[in-house]
Amino acid sequence: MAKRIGLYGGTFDPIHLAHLQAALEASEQASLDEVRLLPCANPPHRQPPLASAAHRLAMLQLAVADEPRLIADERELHRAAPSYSIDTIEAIRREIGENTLLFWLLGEDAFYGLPSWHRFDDILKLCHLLVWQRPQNPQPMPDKLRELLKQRTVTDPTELSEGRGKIAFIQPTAFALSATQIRTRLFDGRSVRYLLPKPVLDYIQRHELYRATV
Ligand SMILES: Nc1ncnc2c1ncn2[C@@H]1O[C@H](COP(=O)(O)OP(=O)(O)OP(=O)(O)O)[C@@H](O)[C@H]1O
Ligand SMILES: O=C(O)c1ccc[n+]([C@@H]2O[C@H](COP(=O)([O-])O)[C@@H](O)[C@H]2O)c1
Repeated sequence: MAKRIGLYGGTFDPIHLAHLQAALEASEQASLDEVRLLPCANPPHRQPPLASAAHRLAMLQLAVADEPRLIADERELHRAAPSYSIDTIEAIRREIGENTLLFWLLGEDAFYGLPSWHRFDDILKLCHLLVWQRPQNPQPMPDKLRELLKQRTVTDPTELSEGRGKIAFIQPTAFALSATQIRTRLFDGRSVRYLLPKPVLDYIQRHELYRATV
């Protein structure tokens, strides 16, 4: 049977429990062998992250250290250019060959922005998409995606055993939680103890990240 790899890109500033649980449940719901989490260096679509690439990677590595199904992949941090996902997916496809199944994982908020991604059509020629609802996503679905979903949606991602360009929706446990919320709480001196893995929180405190500068 072909190997099945999930790719999960994010700013991860910082990585939190909703990211990790979604990755794990995606791996269960789509029978993935592994999920590679890819922190981006220069997000093409938003303000630069607050924490450095080195800190975000270190936090991610701590977060996945005892979970063999989740792997930190630092490749985007070594590219100076904008972190276009297509560049990452092409590079990984070159490494793994044609037979391994690739799934790009993303929450609904990120999915709604997909039509504006760099070479978005090419992404669908290289991998399938696994999308999940994100609590409190206020945006409407773009028309272009409605059309795409009509042609490409499959209900059960485990039935995808070949090909590319299909889109499946999965239902990981919902957490109304964001990295923005965590950064804000930290700036305000409030607790985030149960929103992050403990080693990540210890790292944030040790390195005095996300503190208000006076
Ligand atoms: N609470 C959540 N539940 C489900 N998916 C999430 C959640 N938070 C983030 N994601 C997904 O994780 C991916 C990376 O998100 P990102 O690193 O921007 O996290 P974030 O918490 O949204 O951060 P920020 O608040 O800085 O925008 C996206 O696909 C996003 O949809
Ligand atoms: O390739 C693009 O044009 C592109 C545009 C927007 C977002 N992305 C990727 O989508 C992932 C989730 O982004 P974000 O903002 O939710 O952290 C992250 O890996 C980004 O690099 C990629």
